[in-house]
Amino acid sequence: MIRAFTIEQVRAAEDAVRQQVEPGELMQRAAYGLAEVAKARLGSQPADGAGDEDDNGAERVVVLAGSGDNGGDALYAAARLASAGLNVIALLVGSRTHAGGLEQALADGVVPVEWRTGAAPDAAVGALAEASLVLDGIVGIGGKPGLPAHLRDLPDLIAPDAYVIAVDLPSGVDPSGEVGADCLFADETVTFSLLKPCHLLPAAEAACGLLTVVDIGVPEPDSPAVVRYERDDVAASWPVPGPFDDKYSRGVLGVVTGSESYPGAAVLGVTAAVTAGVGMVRYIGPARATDLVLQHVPEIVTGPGRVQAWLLGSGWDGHGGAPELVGEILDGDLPVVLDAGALDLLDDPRSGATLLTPHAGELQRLARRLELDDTTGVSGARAVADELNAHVLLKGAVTVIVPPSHSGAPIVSQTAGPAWLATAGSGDVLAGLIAAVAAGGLDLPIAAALGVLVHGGAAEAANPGGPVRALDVARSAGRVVADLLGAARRDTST
Ligand SMILES: NC(=O)C1=CN([C@@H]2O[C@H](COP(=O)(O)OP(=O)(O)OC[C@H]3O[C@@H](n4cnc5c(N)ncnc54)[C@H](OP(=O)(O)O)[C@@H]3O)[C@@H](O)[C@H]2O)[C@@H](O)CC1
Ligand SMILES: Nc1ncnc2c1ncn2[C@@H]1O[C@H](COP(=O)(O)OP(=O)(O)O)[C@@H](O)[C@H]1O
Repeated sequence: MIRAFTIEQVRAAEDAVRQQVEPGELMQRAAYGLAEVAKARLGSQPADGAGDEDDNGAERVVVLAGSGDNGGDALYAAARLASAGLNVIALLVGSRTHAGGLEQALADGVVPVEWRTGAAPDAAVGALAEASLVLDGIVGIGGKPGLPAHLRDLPDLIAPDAYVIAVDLPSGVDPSGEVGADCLFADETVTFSLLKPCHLLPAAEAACGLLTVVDIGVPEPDSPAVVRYERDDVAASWPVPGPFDDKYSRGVLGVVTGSESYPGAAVLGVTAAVTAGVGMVRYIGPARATDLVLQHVPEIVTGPGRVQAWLLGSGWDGHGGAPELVGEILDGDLPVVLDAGALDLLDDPRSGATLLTPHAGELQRLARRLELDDTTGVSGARAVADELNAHVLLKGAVTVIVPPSHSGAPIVSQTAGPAWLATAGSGDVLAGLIAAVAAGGLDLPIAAALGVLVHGGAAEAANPGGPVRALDVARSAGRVVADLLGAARRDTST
């Protein structure tokens, strides 16, 4: 599992270590790691001979140094790169400059150019246009979202083929990762020991590029703010039957999805649930949907009965066709996944565990219906989660699962899988996968995280590197689960 921590946690953890080491030691460790990564990337870039080397053949590095310690990291790294024979120019873009870093950089042959306000001086324009590598040390965790006014055009001045490395985080992103802002996109972000929320959350993750963690000796605090489950985490939690299990003990999922207009959504969710390995599915829906589901998935039983979890809403056209049953389900204590049409059902918290699975548009509609101020992104999902005391899974290229604040639980952030998943019906498949695992006894938020992981893996497995249809994603889920469980068995037997 990957963990990220709040800026307050990071500062406290770094302070604790700083008291035990020489002054400036942590910054030196950060700069050393940064310079090593930069050298490795320069070494792996093919020299195209087109103006990114100076007359002596040394590659050009441009370091952007802001006012704070982030600029200090970048300047000490610049000094190391200059000592290694590279041609390094430091653009001093903050109102102040880290004194020790600048002194070291100048001593080692870095060429400074001041650009503290206004338009870029010619020397800066020329250096950026000829750069092979740019180190972005404008601002780190001390930064406010957005680039300062004089640097708004900076991204356009950087040579298109230059490799941009962000120091700690891309300048301009919100360190908490919750709001999108004008920022400098990086090819790679080099961070130090601890990940910050912006490295994992959707408003900022795309700006980070490849994420590299340099260990500067700061241990992880106890309670992460954001976590990401990895493939290795699936086997530890996925419900696996044993010799004494039967279909009931494995978990029965009740499904109220589909409608006369949209029967296909029911087929997709139920197929995913059965393929992912539920003990049994009880399906309840209108005649057309029931017939279609039975044709595609003869394993199901129809009609109500005892279940361990419910899935409601995919493919509803305004109502579930079983209003009394739906009312009983919501009043009950069983875990419920509310997808698509069922997102409109709740005005108040229910007593059982609840997961809502909106995409961005549905979240906005839902939050407006609940008369919440915040209607988008992680903070919008959080507002709904707090209002309904539920978990909110916000779908996108990065999917987040946001708990209610009072739980103190971390936000889960998962990369959803290939962009080919943006196809009609793939959300229905995801809801089926999650509900199946919840029926198997897993806590809803963990079921949701593993469901997203398997969903993305199934899209990749269904047609590696190419387009997928939702039904094939559903049909691939079982194979992906087998692979993940098998990999874990192989790991423990070697
Ligand atoms: N802590 C540790 O032990 C270690 C920390 N390390 C490093 O320190 C970094 C944190 O350094 P930090 O605290 O000095 O903050 P930092 O991000 O450099 O910003 C400071 C100044 O920037 C300015 N500014 C604000 N917003 C801005 C914007 N949008 N755009 C432009 N400028 C903006 C504002 O100053 P102003 O210009 O307004 O006077 C503000 O005061 C951390 O990310 C890591 O790299 C490593 O060495 C490892 C050990
Ligand atoms: N660009 C993308 N990259 C990866 N996954 C995506 C992308 N866009 C959407 N998805 C995923 O595709 C699914 C779409 O769900 P949804 O919008 O509910 O579709 P539907 O309602 O048609 O089933 C979600 O799991 C979402 O995370």
